[in-house]
Amino acid sequence: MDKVFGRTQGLKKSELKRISNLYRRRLPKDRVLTPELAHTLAALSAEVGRPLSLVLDREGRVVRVAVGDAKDVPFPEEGWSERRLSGYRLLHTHLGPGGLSRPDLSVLFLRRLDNLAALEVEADGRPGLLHLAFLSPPRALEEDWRVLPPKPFHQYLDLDLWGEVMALEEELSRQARVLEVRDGSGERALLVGVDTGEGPEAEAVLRELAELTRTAGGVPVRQILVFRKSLDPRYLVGLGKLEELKSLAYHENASTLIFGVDLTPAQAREIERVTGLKVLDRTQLILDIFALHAKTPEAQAQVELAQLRYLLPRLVGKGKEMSRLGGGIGTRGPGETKLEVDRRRLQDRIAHLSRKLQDYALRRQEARQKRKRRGVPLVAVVGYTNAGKTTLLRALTRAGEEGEDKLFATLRPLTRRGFLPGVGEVLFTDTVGFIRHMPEELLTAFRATLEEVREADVLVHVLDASEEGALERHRVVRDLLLDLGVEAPVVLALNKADRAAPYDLYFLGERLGGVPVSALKGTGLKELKEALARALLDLGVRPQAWAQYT
Ligand SMILES: Nc1nc2c(ncn2[C@@H]2O[C@H](COP(=O)(O)OP(=O)(O)OP(=O)(O)O)[C@@H](O)[C@H]2O)c(=O)[nH]1
Ligand SMILES: [Mg+2]
Repeated sequence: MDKVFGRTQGLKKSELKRISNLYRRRLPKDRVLTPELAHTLAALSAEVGRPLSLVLDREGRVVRVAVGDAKDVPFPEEGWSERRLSGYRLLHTHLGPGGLSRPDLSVLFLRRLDNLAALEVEADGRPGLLHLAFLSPPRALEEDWRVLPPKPFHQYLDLDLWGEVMALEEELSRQARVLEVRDGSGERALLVGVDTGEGPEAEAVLRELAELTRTAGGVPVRQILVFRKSLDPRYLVGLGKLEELKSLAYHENASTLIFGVDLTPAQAREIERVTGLKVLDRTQLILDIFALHAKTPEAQAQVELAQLRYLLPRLVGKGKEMSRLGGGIGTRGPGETKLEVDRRRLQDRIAHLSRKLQDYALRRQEARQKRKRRGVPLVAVVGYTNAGKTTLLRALTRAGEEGEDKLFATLRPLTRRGFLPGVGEVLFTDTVGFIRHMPEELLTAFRATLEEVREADVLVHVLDASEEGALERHRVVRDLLLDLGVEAPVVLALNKADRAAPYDLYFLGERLGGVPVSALKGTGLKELKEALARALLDLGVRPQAWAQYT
């Protein structure tokens, strides 16, 4: 006997058997209903005194039978897919008079059903009115669904279901093509921030999320801030909100939801299941960006390690399928890349990468020793991502790579020779950008890179003084440096002075001290060098003999 789902408790064995026999029914693929099925369904429903639900596929085969309403049906789990409609339709009974309810219609919408049908069962167990609904195309002004006028079921017997569904599919993909052409076909994403009382801070996180999304090559089509006193352990923002988000995604033709807070593995899975959208959180997004930008073998190994460590707990219950691997922007979504890698191989890979990174760390250490013996002071350039570190390093040493207006442009720290007045030769080293709520996985994996910061004699902290939130970014960097156990003196550079409002520069100078500079225009560099030289001399660095004359 095939399994009957839903509220089957208390039913007699013979009743269950007859309900289960519904699996043997088959409808013509272009018809909503046949008279025989209408009568059978109505009579059975009346007899057991409960509604019955059937899920049918495009071929008209019954794939699920359940006792209960639309919401009681467990739909076949499909991976995330490119298809616009799910290819399933739902046919169910309503005991007594009554049209499609709001919960019925949200099942139609959330499951992207081809069609939803409700057959009224009259008091004598005969089939009565038939209620039908289809999804409406996203750009339509009406609701998300189109409800047809209820009619006695036999009047709908020759409705061309197949034709309706194909026309809808066609319209859906046409609209999608139009949107793709219009914005250059980056992956369209809805960004979701959560405000549990943080206020402006939550807005800042959302703005930054948009920046990160663009850096990763996505198109942030909407930013939504959700206000909630407390977060839902299962759905984070609650089931109702997810329904809204799914509706919005549908209208905006977005395929991805990106959350500004980290999701637990279970939340990510649930949200993905309920919305059918690809789900990413902030950490994954940052990891994606790091993966895109990592150019050296060492940086690549570090990023891969971080990604694997983040993924591992998220694979629980996924069996051998690592469908979330490569679930990032621009790559394919879960359900499509079913890499058959088992956890054991994953563990091996992690061990291999860790060993490799240890080798790199060793080599770095040797290089540092060599430098120490020569006694050349090291100045590390640190700061929030996109603050202008690389540009400043370049200005201070007049060589090297161009700065890039993308977050995390630098993943490989560069070290370059430069000169400071009264000190002589020094080495400047560039570093990876900092960011608030730095993902733990990255902090660990990038330890090797940041070790150079710990070894530095002096730090230049580059702060973008031209953007809002400078104080906050300053604090984030300072706290992270404390976390890393960095003790070296810090010279603050208030960068992008050419663009900053004079009052902001003045205000930041008063609050934090620091030297206004423009790495781009080359102003303030002399003063910055003097401040660095002073800090080094205060530390007891011996000036090189000839340097006293520079
Ligand atoms: N107006 C202005 N723009 C600047 C200045 N310094 C840097 N920029 C711009 O800011 C952007 C980021 O510069 P980068 O030097 O790449 O910043 P970064 O801190 O190295 O960034 P990551 O390595 O990505 O963390 C680039 O578009 C630069 O041209 C400045 O003094 N004034
Ligand atoms: Mg850089």
